[in-house]
Amino acid sequence: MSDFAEQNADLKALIRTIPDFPKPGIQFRDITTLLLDPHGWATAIERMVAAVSGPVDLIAGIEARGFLFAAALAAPLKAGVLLIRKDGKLPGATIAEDYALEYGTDRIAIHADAFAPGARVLLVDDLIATGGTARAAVRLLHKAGAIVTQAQFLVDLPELGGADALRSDGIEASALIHFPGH
Ligand SMILES: O=P(O)(O)OC[C@H]1O[C@H](OP(=O)(O)OP(=O)(O)O)[C@H](O)[C@@H]1O
Ligand SMILES: Nc1ncnc2[nH]cnc12
Repeated sequence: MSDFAEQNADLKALIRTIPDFPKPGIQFRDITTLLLDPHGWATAIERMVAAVSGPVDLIAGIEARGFLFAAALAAPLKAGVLLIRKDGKLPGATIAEDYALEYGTDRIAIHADAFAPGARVLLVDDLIATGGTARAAVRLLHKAGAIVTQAQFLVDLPELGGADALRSDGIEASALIHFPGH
């Protein structure tokens, strides 16, 4: 475990693990217990804000839990909130991106007119596992002309390789908390 991760042992202790959800063999890292803790939630957001490098115009959060982080980070960073939604939810014209799930595929979308090319976008989500969702979000943001240099997560499951894959895509990926195994 890195020194950085050890610094966040207080937050890690607020995350509950539910075995065999949503299917046998998955250790579900449940952040709802951290969200319920006023000091823990405020501390998590403060530490994520402190880890942001450089100015950003928009914080992009991935539906659904990522929305909480995008909204909370945007206010202190004086940035806007960009909702990356599951396909079919946005009312205006959209740009979409497909990505692979364990079984089948899914699609995420943003409004085509959400930002002008060259906008500096920070990607956030509650958790990165395989990285399939976050990498698709980066592809989508790039397709729309965004500059994406950094992605932040509360939780990383490092053995699933998602954060390393994002780094290989040229994104500076970081998380406050690491859970070995998955
Ligand atoms: O790195 P990956 O393997 O792609 O997995 C990570 C994604 O999985 C979870 O979302 P989920 O799809 O469960 O949606 P939810 O937030 O709506 O529950 C999590 O919030 C990430 O978005
Ligand atoms: N193990 C896990 N716990 C919580 N959310 C997840 N999303 C993907 N894998 C997860």
